[in-house]
Amino acid sequence: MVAQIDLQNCLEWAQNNGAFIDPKISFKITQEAGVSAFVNENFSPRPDQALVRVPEVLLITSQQALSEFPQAVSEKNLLSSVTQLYLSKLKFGPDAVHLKSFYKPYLDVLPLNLPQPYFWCTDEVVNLHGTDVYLTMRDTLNKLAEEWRQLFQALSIEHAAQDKQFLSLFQGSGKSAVVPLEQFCAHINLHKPEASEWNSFAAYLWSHCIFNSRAFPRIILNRADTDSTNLNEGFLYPIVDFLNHKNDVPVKWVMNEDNELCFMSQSATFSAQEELFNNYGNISNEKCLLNYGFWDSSNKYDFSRLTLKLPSALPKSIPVDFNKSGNSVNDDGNTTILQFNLKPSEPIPSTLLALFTYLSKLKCEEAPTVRSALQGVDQLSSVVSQRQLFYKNFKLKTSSNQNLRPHIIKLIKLYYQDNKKILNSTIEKLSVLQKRIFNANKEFSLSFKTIFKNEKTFANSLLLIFGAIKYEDLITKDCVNDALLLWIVKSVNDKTSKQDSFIKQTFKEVSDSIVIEKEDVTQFLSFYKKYFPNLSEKYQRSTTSAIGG
Ligand SMILES: C[S@@+](CC[C@H](N)C(=O)[O-])C[C@H]1O[C@@H](n2cnc3c(N)ncnc32)[C@H](O)[C@@H]1O
Repeated sequence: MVAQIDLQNCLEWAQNNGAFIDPKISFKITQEAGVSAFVNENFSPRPDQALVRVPEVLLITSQQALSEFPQAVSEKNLLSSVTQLYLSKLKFGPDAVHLKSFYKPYLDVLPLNLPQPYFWCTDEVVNLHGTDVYLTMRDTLNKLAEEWRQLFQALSIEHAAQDKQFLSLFQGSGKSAVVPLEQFCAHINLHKPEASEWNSFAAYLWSHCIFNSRAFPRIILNRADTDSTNLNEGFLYPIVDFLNHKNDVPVKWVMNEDNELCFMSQSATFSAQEELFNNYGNISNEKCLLNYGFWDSSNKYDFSRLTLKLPSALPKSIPVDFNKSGNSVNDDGNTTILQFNLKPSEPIPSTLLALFTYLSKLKCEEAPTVRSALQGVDQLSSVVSQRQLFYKNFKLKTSSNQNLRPHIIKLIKLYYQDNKKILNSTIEKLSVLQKRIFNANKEFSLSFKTIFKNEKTFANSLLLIFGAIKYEDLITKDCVNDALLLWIVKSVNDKTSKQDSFIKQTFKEVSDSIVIEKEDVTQFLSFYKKYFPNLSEKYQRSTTSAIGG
């Protein structure tokens, strides 16, 4: 935790160098969020009233970084990484750099122990195994290590001695190999940034996370040389970066004619002791956790990610443009990976539903039908339920030799709980949708429950096979689909019945339009072995006893 005295020194340093902080604002250190800003008294700021003004000289930008690393001047694409490296050098460089730095009072307030999961201990990270956060962390660290390696090569800087073995993980394994997250954790656990040299990976990761959690985009500096290649390049904005985040809070950052970067709140009023927030962008909890190390269960921008891996390229005929509709698509020609964000406000994305309806279409169906829509909803519900089960069955893994920190346990539990909640609401909405489609097409539908009620002989046979006395028993015993398949087989083979002509007709249409592959046989072999031929004997017996009875 940052010391109060360091915070005070930093505020004085900023003010002594021309910064303005409205006297109605105080900065305090809180247990939950570190340095935070509060409004001292009831207050209604004007929308154009700058509550904080910071002269350009206090900002840490790529311009300062280039004066330290002039060899990077021609490497425009490296400027973000060079600025991060510059911060590592300011914070962890030899005393000659750190103590003499103009920015020292500010650097002393930048927290050393960061809450982002990149700095969790291995036993804590293990609890994220199988989640999207785990994969994102692994990919981010692999990318970052590669960026760090290339940057040092381009600037002809030597890596810290502590990273010798760590570097061999990348150099030996070839470019495409992915280094597992556990290897990164082991390295970062062993080499904490505060005990590392400025040119170490740990120091670079710390700097990267500082930029990720508190940098502002260059575009707000209004510089003439900002173009599409550097408009998102980050810079540090002391004092205003002490403000914590809240979604939907209206704020403005404006460069004035005196080259002061101004922070303006657009909120109409504040009560005494109310926290003064910044808005880092309306962000999901996944981003809050990865970039900032906190979680907000009331976050209305939260979502749970559903990742689907399709074993082939998407058919051209699919009526949804996934690229256009904002779902990320990764297509290597053989498999397609699609990601959908399930939000509390939109638990069933329309593109996801369209995909499942399309994929449930039979070859004999030219366009999606009520049947394919119902099957799509059913399949989607089972995919989401599987994922929901993953979150629901989560049990905290602890190891005897390392204590998990209580605030990290809290974050991990919230992650699982809130993902489970969102998926629950998707499953509930799918069930409502299924009923709605069914009810809208009632006159064309035949419910299996009705069949069960009307066909006594068939129902009796289900008692023998599954021990199901009533229809609901089929649901609790999870054998509705098997029972339905058996009824279709029975109906198609029943020479006496004329009633089921629709089933027979559809069966013929489907069987005429498909080629049965080896995989289809394998898929149903266990079903067949389980119920045939002794089933026909049971059915015969139950028919006889039904007649006899
Ligand atoms: C830009 S800094 C804000 C100043 C920070 N509190 C400090 O101590 O320097 C961003 C960091 O503040 C904390 N933070 C910001 N908003 C938060 C919130 N709503 N709840 C909890 N922590 C928050 C997180 O640690 C985050 O990484």
